[in-house]
Amino acid sequence: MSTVIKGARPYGEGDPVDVLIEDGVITGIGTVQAPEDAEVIEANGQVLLPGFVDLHTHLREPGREDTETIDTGSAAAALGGYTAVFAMANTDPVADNAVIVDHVWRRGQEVGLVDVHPVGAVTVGLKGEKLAELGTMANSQARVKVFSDDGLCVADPLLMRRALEYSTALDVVIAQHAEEPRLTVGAQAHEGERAARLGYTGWPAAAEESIVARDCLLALHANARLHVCHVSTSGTADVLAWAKDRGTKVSAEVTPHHLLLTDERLATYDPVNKVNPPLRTESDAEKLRTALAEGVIDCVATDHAPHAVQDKDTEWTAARPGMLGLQTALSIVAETMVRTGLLDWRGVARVMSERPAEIGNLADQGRPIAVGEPANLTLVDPDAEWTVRGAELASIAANTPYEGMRLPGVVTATLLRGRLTARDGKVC
Ligand SMILES: NC(=O)N[C@@H](CC(=O)O)C(=O)O
Ligand SMILES: [Zn+2]
Ligand SMILES: [Zn+2]
Repeated sequence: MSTVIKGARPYGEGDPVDVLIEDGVITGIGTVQAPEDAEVIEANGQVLLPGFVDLHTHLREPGREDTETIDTGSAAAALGGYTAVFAMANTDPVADNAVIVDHVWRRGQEVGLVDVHPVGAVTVGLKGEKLAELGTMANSQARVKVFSDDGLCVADPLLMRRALEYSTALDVVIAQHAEEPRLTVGAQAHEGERAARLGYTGWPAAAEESIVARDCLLALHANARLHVCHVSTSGTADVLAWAKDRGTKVSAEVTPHHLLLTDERLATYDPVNKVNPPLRTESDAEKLRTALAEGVIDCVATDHAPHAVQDKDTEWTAARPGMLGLQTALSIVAETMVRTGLLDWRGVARVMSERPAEIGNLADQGRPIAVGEPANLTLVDPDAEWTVRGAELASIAANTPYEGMRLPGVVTATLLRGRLTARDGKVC
Protein backbone atom coordinates (compact mmCIF):
# COMPACT_ATOMS: atom_id res chain seq x y z
CA MET A 1 0.00 0.00 0.00
CA SER A 2 1.60 3.28 -1.06
CA THR A 3 0.58 6.91 -1.08
CA VAL A 4 2.28 9.97 -2.49
CA ILE A 5 1.62 13.48 -1.21
CA LYS A 6 2.51 15.76 -4.12
CA GLY A 7 3.84 19.26 -3.61
CA ALA A 8 3.63 19.65 0.17
CA ARG A 9 5.69 22.02 2.28
CA PRO A 10 6.88 20.21 5.44
CA TYR A 11 6.54 22.61 8.41
CA GLY A 12 5.52 25.30 5.88
CA GLU A 13 9.19 25.72 4.93
CA GLY A 14 11.04 25.69 1.63
CA ASP A 15 9.87 24.63 -1.83
CA PRO A 16 7.11 22.03 -2.24
CA VAL A 17 8.28 18.40 -2.23
CA ASP A 18 6.70 15.02 -2.84
CA VAL A 19 6.41 12.63 0.08
CA LEU A 20 6.23 8.89 -0.58
CA ILE A 21 4.66 6.62 2.00
CA GLU A 22 4.90 2.82 1.84
CA ASP A 23 3.53 0.40 4.44
CA GLY A 24 2.89 3.24 6.87
CA VAL A 25 6.42 4.62 6.73
CA ILE A 26 7.85 7.65 4.93
CA THR A 27 10.20 6.18 2.30
CA GLY A 28 11.01 9.18 0.15
CA ILE A 29 11.00 12.99 0.28
CA GLY A 30 11.84 15.24 -2.69
CA THR A 31 11.34 13.99 -6.21
CA VAL A 32 10.08 10.49 -5.61
CA GLN A 33 9.45 7.48 -7.82
CA ALA A 34 5.90 6.46 -6.87
CA PRO A 35 4.48 3.07 -7.88
CA GLU A 36 1.76 3.35 -10.56
CA ASP A 37 -1.04 2.25 -8.25
CA ALA A 38 -0.06 4.69 -5.50
CA GLU A 39 -2.82 6.85 -4.05
CA VAL A 40 -2.10 10.50 -4.90
CA ILE A 41 -2.84 13.44 -2.64
CA GLU A 42 -2.36 16.78 -4.39
CA ALA A 43 -1.11 19.18 -1.75
CA ASN A 44 -0.70 22.30 -3.90
CA GLY A 45 1.90 23.78 -1.58
CA GLN A 46 -0.06 23.20 1.60
CA VAL A 47 1.66 22.81 4.97
CA LEU A 48 2.58 19.26 6.04
CA LEU A 49 2.84 18.67 9.78
CA PRO A 50 3.29 15.68 12.06
CA GLY A 51 -0.17 14.39 13.12
CA PHE A 52 -1.55 16.23 16.12
CA VAL A 53 -1.62 14.66 19.58
CA ASP A 54 -4.27 15.72 22.09
CA LEU A 55 -3.35 15.10 25.72
CA HIS A 56 -6.82 16.04 26.94
CA THR A 57 -10.03 14.76 25.32
CA HIS A 58 -13.34 13.70 26.86
CA LEU A 59 -14.97 10.97 24.78
CA ARG A 60 -17.81 10.10 27.22
CA GLU A 61 -17.69 6.36 26.53
CA PRO A 62 -18.61 4.48 28.65
CA GLY A 63 -21.64 6.17 30.20
CA ARG A 64 -22.69 9.19 28.17
CA GLU A 65 -22.79 7.79 24.66
CA ASP A 66 -25.68 10.19 23.99
CA THR A 67 -23.08 13.02 23.85
CA GLU A 68 -19.98 11.36 22.33
CA THR A 69 -18.68 7.87 21.65
CA ILE A 70 -15.19 6.61 20.86
CA ASP A 71 -16.49 6.32 17.29
CA THR A 72 -17.78 9.89 16.89
CA GLY A 73 -14.97 11.39 18.96
CA SER A 74 -12.40 9.57 16.80
CA ALA A 75 -14.05 11.04 13.69
CA ALA A 76 -13.88 14.55 15.17
CA ALA A 77 -10.22 13.95 16.04
CA ALA A 78 -9.28 12.73 12.55
CA LEU A 79 -11.09 15.68 10.95
CA GLY A 80 -9.23 18.00 13.31
CA GLY A 81 -5.86 16.62 12.18
CA TYR A 82 -5.23 14.37 15.19
CA THR A 83 -3.53 10.98 14.99
CA ALA A 84 -3.57 10.32 18.75
CA VAL A 85 -5.77 11.46 21.61
CA PHE A 86 -5.75 10.80 25.34
CA ALA A 87 -9.27 10.05 26.59
CA MET A 88 -9.91 11.35 30.10
CA ALA A 89 -10.94 9.01 32.89
CA ASN A 90 -14.08 10.82 34.10
CA THR A 91 -16.44 8.42 32.36
CA ASP A 92 -19.22 6.38 33.98
CA PRO A 93 -17.95 3.95 35.17
CA VAL A 94 -14.69 5.76 35.85
CA ALA A 95 -11.57 4.51 34.02
CA ASP A 96 -9.87 3.52 37.27
CA ASN A 97 -9.15 -0.13 36.41
CA ALA A 98 -7.68 -2.30 33.67
CA VAL A 99 -11.07 -3.48 32.33
CA ILE A 100 -12.24 0.02 31.42
CA VAL A 101 -8.92 1.31 30.07
CA ASP A 102 -8.51 -1.82 27.94
CA HIS A 103 -12.03 -1.36 26.56
CA VAL A 104 -11.27 2.23 25.57
CA TRP A 105 -7.97 1.29 23.94
CA ARG A 106 -9.44 -1.69 22.01
CA ARG A 107 -12.52 0.24 20.89
CA GLY A 108 -10.25 3.00 19.57
CA GLN A 109 -8.23 0.48 17.59
CA GLU A 110 -11.41 -1.09 16.17
CA VAL A 111 -12.64 2.31 14.99
CA GLY A 112 -9.16 2.87 13.59
CA LEU A 113 -9.31 6.62 12.95
CA VAL A 114 -6.97 7.75 15.71
CA ASP A 115 -5.01 6.06 18.50
CA VAL A 116 -7.14 6.47 21.61
CA HIS A 117 -4.92 6.28 24.68
CA PRO A 118 -6.97 5.98 27.84
CA VAL A 119 -6.01 8.19 30.77
CA GLY A 120 -6.28 6.26 34.03
CA ALA A 121 -7.83 7.77 37.15
CA VAL A 122 -5.42 8.67 39.96
CA THR A 123 -7.92 7.82 42.70
CA VAL A 124 -10.63 5.15 42.91
CA GLY A 125 -13.86 6.52 41.42
CA LEU A 126 -12.27 10.00 41.22
CA LYS A 127 -13.20 10.28 44.87
CA GLY A 128 -9.84 11.63 45.98
CA GLU A 129 -9.68 9.15 48.84
CA LYS A 130 -7.37 6.32 47.85
CA LEU A 131 -5.05 5.64 44.94
CA ALA A 132 -6.32 3.58 42.03
CA GLU A 133 -4.21 0.64 40.82
CA LEU A 134 -1.87 2.70 38.69
CA GLY A 135 0.54 -0.19 38.14
CA THR A 136 -2.15 -2.56 36.87
CA MET A 137 -3.36 0.04 34.38
CA ALA A 138 0.20 0.93 33.31
CA ASN A 139 0.91 -2.75 32.63
CA SER A 140 -2.45 -3.54 31.00
CA GLN A 141 -2.98 -3.94 27.26
CA ALA A 142 -3.75 -0.20 27.09
CA ARG A 143 -0.33 0.62 28.61
CA VAL A 144 -1.65 3.70 30.40
CA LYS A 145 0.94 6.47 30.39
CA VAL A 146 -1.03 9.39 31.78
CA PHE A 147 -3.09 9.43 34.98
CA SER A 148 -5.55 12.13 35.95
CA ASP A 149 -8.68 12.74 38.01
CA ASP A 150 -9.50 15.54 35.54
CA GLY A 151 -12.84 17.15 36.19
CA LEU A 152 -11.72 17.04 39.81
CA CYS A 153 -8.50 18.02 41.54
CA VAL A 154 -6.39 15.57 43.53
CA ALA A 155 -6.69 18.05 46.37
CA ASP A 156 -5.23 16.01 49.25
CA PRO A 157 -1.51 16.83 49.26
CA LEU A 158 -0.58 13.47 50.80
CA LEU A 159 -2.42 11.52 48.08
CA MET A 160 -0.92 13.72 45.38
CA ARG A 161 2.53 13.17 46.84
CA ARG A 162 2.03 9.39 46.85
CA ALA A 163 0.76 9.41 43.28
CA LEU A 164 3.82 11.37 42.17
CA GLU A 165 6.13 8.98 44.02
CA TYR A 166 4.53 5.91 42.42
CA SER A 167 4.60 7.53 39.00
CA THR A 168 8.40 7.63 38.94
CA ALA A 169 8.68 3.85 39.27
CA LEU A 170 6.10 3.32 36.50
CA ASP A 171 7.51 6.03 34.23
CA VAL A 172 4.10 7.65 33.85
CA VAL A 173 2.92 11.21 34.33
CA ILE A 174 0.30 12.63 36.69
CA ALA A 175 -1.85 15.28 35.00
CA GLN A 176 -3.48 17.58 37.52
CA HIS A 177 -6.73 19.52 37.17
CA ALA A 178 -5.48 22.36 39.40
CA GLU A 179 -8.43 23.66 41.39
CA GLU A 180 -8.36 24.06 45.16
CA PRO A 181 -11.93 22.95 45.89
CA ARG A 182 -12.25 25.03 49.06
CA LEU A 183 -11.70 28.16 46.97
CA THR A 184 -14.23 27.30 44.26
CA VAL A 185 -17.34 26.32 46.20
CA GLY A 186 -20.25 27.36 44.00
CA ALA A 187 -17.90 29.10 41.55
CA GLN A 188 -19.45 30.00 38.21
CA ALA A 189 -17.06 32.29 36.38
CA HIS A 190 -13.69 34.03 36.65
CA GLU A 191 -13.59 36.04 39.88
CA GLY A 192 -13.51 39.63 38.73
CA GLU A 193 -15.56 42.61 37.74
CA ARG A 194 -17.59 40.84 35.08
CA ALA A 195 -18.75 37.95 37.29
CA ALA A 196 -19.45 40.38 40.12
CA ARG A 197 -21.67 42.51 37.93
CA LEU A 198 -23.77 39.48 36.96
CA GLY A 199 -23.88 38.16 40.51
CA TYR A 200 -21.97 34.95 39.77
CA THR A 201 -19.78 33.42 42.48
CA GLY A 202 -16.16 33.89 41.44
CA TRP A 203 -13.53 31.25 40.58
CA PRO A 204 -10.35 32.94 41.83
CA ALA A 205 -7.04 32.69 39.98
CA ALA A 206 -5.45 31.64 43.28
CA ALA A 207 -7.51 28.42 43.31
CA GLU A 208 -5.47 27.30 40.30
CA GLU A 209 -2.15 28.94 41.10
CA SER A 210 -1.94 27.65 44.69
CA ILE A 211 -2.37 24.03 43.54
CA VAL A 212 0.12 24.42 40.69
CA ALA A 213 2.71 25.89 43.08
CA ARG A 214 2.09 23.13 45.63
CA ASP A 215 2.27 20.36 43.03
CA CYS A 216 5.44 21.74 41.44
CA LEU A 217 7.12 21.56 44.84
CA LEU A 218 5.79 18.05 45.48
CA ALA A 219 7.03 16.92 42.05
CA LEU A 220 10.42 18.56 42.53
CA HIS A 221 10.98 16.86 45.87
CA ALA A 222 9.77 13.48 44.55
CA ASN A 223 11.80 13.94 41.34
CA ALA A 224 8.55 13.09 39.54
CA ARG A 225 6.95 14.33 36.35
CA LEU A 226 3.89 16.57 36.69
CA HIS A 227 1.62 17.78 33.91
CA VAL A 228 -0.67 20.75 34.51
CA CYS A 229 -3.99 20.60 32.66
CA HIS A 230 -5.67 23.64 31.07
CA VAL A 231 -3.57 26.50 32.43
CA SER A 232 -5.81 29.56 32.54
CA THR A 233 -4.14 32.38 34.46
CA SER A 234 -1.11 34.56 33.95
CA GLY A 235 -0.03 33.79 37.52
CA THR A 236 0.14 30.08 36.69
CA ALA A 237 2.50 30.88 33.81
CA ASP A 238 4.74 32.73 36.30
CA VAL A 239 4.70 29.78 38.70
CA LEU A 240 5.57 27.38 35.86
CA ALA A 241 8.48 29.56 34.71
CA TRP A 242 9.80 29.65 38.27
CA ALA A 243 9.40 25.89 38.75
CA LYS A 244 11.03 25.03 35.42
CA ASP A 245 13.89 27.35 36.29
CA ARG A 246 14.49 25.32 39.42
CA GLY A 247 14.60 22.07 37.45
CA THR A 248 11.10 20.77 38.18
CA LYS A 249 9.96 18.14 35.67
CA VAL A 250 6.72 19.97 34.99
CA SER A 251 4.90 20.35 31.69
CA ALA A 252 1.71 22.26 30.97
CA GLU A 253 -1.02 22.64 28.40
CA VAL A 254 -3.30 25.49 27.38
CA THR A 255 -6.61 25.07 25.61
CA PRO A 256 -7.51 26.86 22.38
CA HIS A 257 -10.44 28.55 24.15
CA HIS A 258 -8.23 30.06 26.85
CA LEU A 259 -5.96 31.44 24.11
CA LEU A 260 -8.81 33.17 22.29
CA LEU A 261 -11.84 33.75 24.49
CA THR A 262 -12.27 35.87 27.62
CA ASP A 263 -14.86 36.51 30.32
CA GLU A 264 -16.19 39.30 28.16
CA ARG A 265 -18.34 36.45 26.80
CA LEU A 266 -20.25 36.35 30.11
CA ALA A 267 -22.31 39.29 28.95
CA THR A 268 -24.22 37.03 26.54
CA TYR A 269 -25.41 34.78 29.41
CA ASP A 270 -24.89 31.88 26.98
CA PRO A 271 -23.71 28.79 28.92
CA VAL A 272 -21.84 27.58 25.83
CA ASN A 273 -19.11 29.81 27.32
CA LYS A 274 -19.15 28.07 30.69
CA VAL A 275 -16.02 25.99 31.16
CA ASN A 276 -13.70 24.82 33.88
CA PRO A 277 -11.36 26.57 34.48
CA PRO A 278 -13.37 29.61 33.45
CA LEU A 279 -12.57 32.00 30.63
CA ARG A 280 -10.29 34.64 32.15
CA THR A 281 -9.35 38.22 31.23
CA GLU A 282 -7.72 39.66 28.09
CA SER A 283 -4.41 40.06 29.92
CA ASP A 284 -4.50 36.39 31.00
CA ALA A 285 -5.15 35.25 27.42
CA GLU A 286 -2.33 37.46 26.17
CA LYS A 287 0.08 36.04 28.75
CA LEU A 288 -0.94 32.45 27.88
CA ARG A 289 -0.17 33.12 24.21
CA THR A 290 3.34 34.43 24.96
CA ALA A 291 3.97 31.63 27.49
CA LEU A 292 3.05 29.09 24.81
CA ALA A 293 5.30 30.77 22.25
CA GLU A 294 8.20 30.82 24.73
CA GLY A 295 7.75 27.21 25.85
CA VAL A 296 6.79 28.05 29.45
CA ILE A 297 3.54 26.33 28.49
CA ASP A 298 4.54 23.25 26.48
CA CYS A 299 1.56 22.46 24.34
CA VAL A 300 -2.04 22.93 23.26
CA ALA A 301 -4.66 20.43 24.45
CA THR A 302 -8.31 20.71 23.53
CA ASP A 303 -10.18 19.66 26.69
CA HIS A 304 -12.85 18.62 24.15
CA ALA A 305 -15.91 18.32 26.42
CA PRO A 306 -19.15 17.34 24.69
CA HIS A 307 -22.39 17.94 26.60
CA ALA A 308 -26.04 17.16 25.85
CA VAL A 309 -28.42 20.04 25.13
CA GLN A 310 -30.38 19.40 28.33
CA ASP A 311 -27.20 19.62 30.42
CA LYS A 312 -25.74 22.62 28.64
CA ASP A 313 -28.44 24.83 27.18
CA THR A 314 -29.94 25.75 30.55
CA GLU A 315 -29.70 28.59 33.02
CA TRP A 316 -25.99 29.45 33.54
CA THR A 317 -25.63 28.13 37.08
CA ALA A 318 -27.20 24.76 36.18
CA ALA A 319 -25.19 24.24 32.97
CA ARG A 320 -22.29 21.77 32.84
CA PRO A 321 -18.88 23.27 32.14
CA GLY A 322 -17.02 22.36 28.96
CA MET A 323 -16.91 22.92 25.20
CA LEU A 324 -16.05 21.04 22.01
CA GLY A 325 -12.53 21.47 20.71
CA LEU A 326 -11.15 18.75 18.46
CA GLN A 327 -12.24 20.11 15.08
CA THR A 328 -11.53 23.77 15.83
CA ALA A 329 -8.17 23.56 17.66
CA LEU A 330 -5.89 24.01 14.64
CA SER A 331 -7.88 27.01 13.44
CA ILE A 332 -7.83 28.71 16.85
CA VAL A 333 -4.08 28.15 17.05
CA ALA A 334 -3.71 29.57 13.53
CA GLU A 335 -5.78 32.61 14.54
CA THR A 336 -4.14 33.31 17.91
CA MET A 337 -0.56 32.13 17.34
CA VAL A 338 0.27 32.02 13.63
CA ARG A 339 -1.59 35.10 12.35
CA THR A 340 -0.13 37.09 15.24
CA GLY A 341 3.40 35.98 14.37
CA LEU A 342 3.91 34.30 17.76
CA LEU A 343 4.50 30.86 16.17
CA ASP A 344 5.51 29.67 12.73
CA TRP A 345 4.33 26.28 11.44
CA ARG A 346 7.35 24.56 12.94
CA GLY A 347 6.21 25.99 16.24
CA VAL A 348 2.71 24.65 15.64
CA ALA A 349 4.22 21.19 15.08
CA ARG A 350 5.99 21.56 18.41
CA VAL A 351 2.95 22.57 20.48
CA MET A 352 0.34 20.37 18.80
CA SER A 353 2.36 17.23 18.05
CA GLU A 354 5.94 16.92 19.26
CA ARG A 355 5.64 18.10 22.87
CA PRO A 356 2.34 16.33 23.60
CA ALA A 357 3.78 13.09 22.16
CA GLU A 358 6.82 13.43 24.42
CA ILE A 359 4.74 14.23 27.50
CA GLY A 360 2.39 11.30 26.77
CA ASN A 361 5.39 9.06 26.08
CA LEU A 362 4.29 7.99 22.58
CA ALA A 363 7.25 6.70 20.59
CA ASP A 364 5.53 6.72 17.18
CA GLN A 365 3.86 10.16 17.32
CA GLY A 366 5.25 13.67 17.00
CA ARG A 367 8.14 12.32 14.96
CA PRO A 368 10.15 14.31 12.39
CA ILE A 369 8.89 14.35 8.80
CA ALA A 370 11.80 12.28 7.50
CA VAL A 371 12.57 9.05 5.67
CA GLY A 372 12.14 6.01 7.90
CA GLU A 373 9.64 7.73 10.23
CA PRO A 374 6.02 6.61 10.76
CA ALA A 375 3.60 8.41 8.43
CA ASN A 376 1.39 10.08 11.03
CA LEU A 377 0.76 13.28 9.15
CA THR A 378 -1.60 16.23 8.81
CA LEU A 379 -1.98 18.44 5.78
CA VAL A 380 -3.17 22.00 6.43
CA ASP A 381 -4.31 24.65 3.98
CA PRO A 382 -3.03 27.77 5.75
CA ASP A 383 -4.82 30.23 3.46
CA ALA A 384 -8.28 28.67 3.47
CA GLU A 385 -11.00 29.76 5.89
CA TRP A 386 -14.16 28.06 7.10
CA THR A 387 -17.24 28.89 9.11
CA VAL A 388 -17.93 26.82 12.23
CA ARG A 389 -21.36 25.17 12.46
CA GLY A 390 -21.85 23.03 15.56
CA ALA A 391 -24.46 20.88 13.87
CA GLU A 392 -22.00 19.97 11.11
CA LEU A 393 -19.23 18.82 13.44
CA ALA A 394 -18.69 15.06 13.81
CA SER A 395 -19.40 15.07 17.55
CA ILE A 396 -22.86 14.07 18.74
CA ALA A 397 -22.98 17.15 20.97
CA ALA A 398 -22.81 20.57 19.33
CA ASN A 399 -21.59 22.83 22.15
CA THR A 400 -19.01 24.87 20.28
CA PRO A 401 -18.35 28.44 21.43
CA TYR A 402 -17.21 29.31 17.89
CA GLU A 403 -20.63 28.94 16.24
CA GLY A 404 -20.78 31.10 13.10
CA MET A 405 -17.18 32.28 13.41
CA ARG A 406 -15.02 32.41 10.30
CA LEU A 407 -11.62 30.89 11.11
CA PRO A 408 -8.33 30.45 9.24
CA GLY A 409 -6.59 27.11 8.60
CA VAL A 410 -8.29 24.05 7.17
CA VAL A 411 -7.17 20.46 7.78
CA THR A 412 -7.37 18.86 4.32
CA ALA A 413 -5.94 15.41 5.06
CA THR A 414 -4.95 13.28 8.05
CA LEU A 415 -2.91 10.09 7.74
CA LEU A 416 -2.55 7.50 10.48
CA ARG A 417 0.36 5.13 9.77
CA GLY A 418 0.08 6.02 6.09
CA ARG A 419 -3.68 5.45 5.87
CA LEU A 420 -5.98 8.39 5.11
CA THR A 421 -8.37 8.90 8.03
CA ALA A 422 -9.80 12.23 6.87
CA ARG A 423 -9.76 14.01 3.54
CA ASP A 424 -11.39 17.33 2.58
CA GLY A 425 -13.67 17.40 5.59
CA LYS A 426 -14.82 13.79 5.30
CA VAL A 427 -13.84 10.78 7.37
CA CYS A 428 -12.22 8.01 5.31
N1 LIG B 1 -13.43 21.40 31.19
C1 LIG B 1 -14.68 21.28 31.58
O1 LIG B 1 -15.31 22.31 31.79
N2 LIG B 1 -15.28 20.10 31.73
C2 LIG B 1 -14.68 18.81 31.67
C3 LIG B 1 -13.91 18.48 32.90
C4 LIG B 1 -12.61 19.21 33.04
O2 LIG B 1 -11.80 19.27 32.12
O3 LIG B 1 -12.30 19.70 34.12
C5 LIG B 1 -15.77 17.78 31.39
O4 LIG B 1 -15.54 16.59 31.61
O5 LIG B 1 -16.83 18.18 30.94
ZN1 LIG C 1 -10.15 19.74 34.04
ZN1 LIG D 1 -11.01 18.01 30.92
